[in-house]
Amino acid sequence: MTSRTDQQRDDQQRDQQRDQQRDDRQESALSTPDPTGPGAPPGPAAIEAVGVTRSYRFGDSTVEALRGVSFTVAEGEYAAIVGPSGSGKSTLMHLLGCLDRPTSGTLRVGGRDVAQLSDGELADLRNREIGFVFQAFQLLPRSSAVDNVALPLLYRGVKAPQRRARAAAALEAVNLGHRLTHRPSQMSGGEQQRVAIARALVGEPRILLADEPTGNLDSRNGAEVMRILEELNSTRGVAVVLVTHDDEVAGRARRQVRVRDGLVELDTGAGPGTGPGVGR
Ligand SMILES: Nc1ncnc2c1ncn2[C@@H]1O[C@H](COP(=O)(O)OP(=O)(O)OP(=O)(O)O)[C@@H](O)[C@H]1O
Repeated sequence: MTSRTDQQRDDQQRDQQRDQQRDDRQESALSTPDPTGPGAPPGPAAIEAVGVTRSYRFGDSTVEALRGVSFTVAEGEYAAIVGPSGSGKSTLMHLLGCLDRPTSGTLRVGGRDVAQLSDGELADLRNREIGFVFQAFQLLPRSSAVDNVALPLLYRGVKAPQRRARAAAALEAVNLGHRLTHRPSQMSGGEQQRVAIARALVGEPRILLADEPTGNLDSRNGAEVMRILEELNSTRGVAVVLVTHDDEVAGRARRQVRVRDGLVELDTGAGPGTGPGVGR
């Protein structure tokens, strides 16, 4: 028979265990999520950064833009990266997008360790897996919308008629089917950003990285761009990671990652399910 003291001791132990589990859950929500624990990402890792650093030589000194960041982008998730100016957000995005390589640490994209790849292989991997949207659109000014969007397919060796057809379909998907032959200067900022999104999507990447996608847009155009990114995530399962200074844009994302002084200061984790989660 269990004595009253034994019972009290067991109860106390259970309470301590529960407290510990709750603390562990809170800690994991504030750091890189444990892929096997609560708050696990919705799918396998599309990008995995482990202890990544990036330093820049600047004259005689070295700037440590990232000082050991571990961060996983899961298939189909929707995350916002926030943080003060100069904290390392763009540097992180450029690494995640294979536009740059880490100084140290491990970065895997689609399961491949980027350190093992030649520049050409890295470019191929980027072209296949990742679409990138920049704040300043970065379209070719003399080319039409459809030619801008078709460009990534040229690098993949897709034949001209198919390039055009797929580019036109991508422009339709961002509601620009009526602007195929317009050049960037003949379009609004919001339309140009939608062309840039179509260009990022035409190769059907698994991940879309967007660095301040609404930064150059007024609120109406910014809202339209956000609606399109959210729809691409929820209907096509494209993982979206964006950098933003806009609290409203960040607040719509299910996962928030705050960067400060080259470190991830807070990561709410991907959580179950996909897509933008709050504020809808
Ligand atoms: N090419 C470079 N050469 C030297 N230093 C750089 C270079 N690029 C970035 N840095 C430095 O690295 C740090 C992080 O820069 P980064 O552009 O990643 O910040 P950020 O958070 O994106 O800033 P912002 O919100 O202003 O765009 C800053 O101190 C910046 O000055």
